[in-house]
Amino acid sequence: MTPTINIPRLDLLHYTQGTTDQRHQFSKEIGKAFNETGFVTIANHGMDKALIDELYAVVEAFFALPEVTKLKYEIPGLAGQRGYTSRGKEKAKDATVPDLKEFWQRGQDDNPAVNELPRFDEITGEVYRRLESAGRELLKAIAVYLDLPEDYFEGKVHQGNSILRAIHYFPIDEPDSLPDDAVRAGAHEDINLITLLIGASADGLEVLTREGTWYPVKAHGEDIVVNVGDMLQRLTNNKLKSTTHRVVNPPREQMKTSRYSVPFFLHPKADMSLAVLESCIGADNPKAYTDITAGDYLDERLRAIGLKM
Ligand SMILES: O=C(O)CCC(=O)C(=O)O
Ligand SMILES: [Fe+2]
Repeated sequence: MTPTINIPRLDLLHYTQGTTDQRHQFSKEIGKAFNETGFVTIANHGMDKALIDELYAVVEAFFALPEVTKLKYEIPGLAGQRGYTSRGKEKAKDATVPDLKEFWQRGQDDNPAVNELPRFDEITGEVYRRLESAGRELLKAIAVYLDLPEDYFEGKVHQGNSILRAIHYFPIDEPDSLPDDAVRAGAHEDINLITLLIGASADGLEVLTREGTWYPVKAHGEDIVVNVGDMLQRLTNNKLKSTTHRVVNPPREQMKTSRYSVPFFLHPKADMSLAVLESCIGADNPKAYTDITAGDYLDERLRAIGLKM
């Protein structure tokens, strides 16, 4: 059976610089895809190949540092929201074992500079700003799809709690000694409004179809993958879908290779209300969630994934 899946490739320039018709079409297509599958791929997102190559170079160099050096940047009390998080710390909400990964996170401010790598801070900062700006444009297109004012999200996400995460899925040296259910990233949904992901061209990312099968996500060239998170699903009373996804381990002959990816989790400010939009409630779609702020919701979720006590 062919799975019901719609992951279109959209050109962001059609929204930011397009004609009225192109802008409308873009909104319609991203809305439809977010309603059906929760995933799109995006071309012309504002980062050229040179910047992405540089990003990978500094990210690889960081994870290649000795563990003792990296541990200097693992800062207690911040729930992994800044700096380094070592192996074995984060697990998917319903998983029993931690993911096979280590990662670095930077936010809007208060980011520790990596003294060993002079360009690390500059490059990750530049990528943060570019993805934030692409994300704000995407939210405008989504607001239009939802019949909200185009700038509905602007004040709520500007200077918000967004996080850029550089992930290293390390080589698996002894696959036979792993617990059965240990994977690079266990099945999960993202917490935030939308996620913009660089690096999905490497195999491994899969989405769960409505039929309950796993479907690999492939992005073309430097395209990024963008998906709906739980905050947007909640706000829209499930009209936009936060689809379960995971990163599987490589085939046996590639177990000893690393995989890198860099998701940008677009979060609003803590005081944004995630109360369901009135326009998304109807007789056939009763209000499915209680009212909560983005900040309280985030705290709840960070506890569930083991990053916050
Ligand atoms: O590494 C990837 O391709 C996806 C990572 C992911 O889903 C996440 O960090 O939430
Ligand atoms: Fe994810």
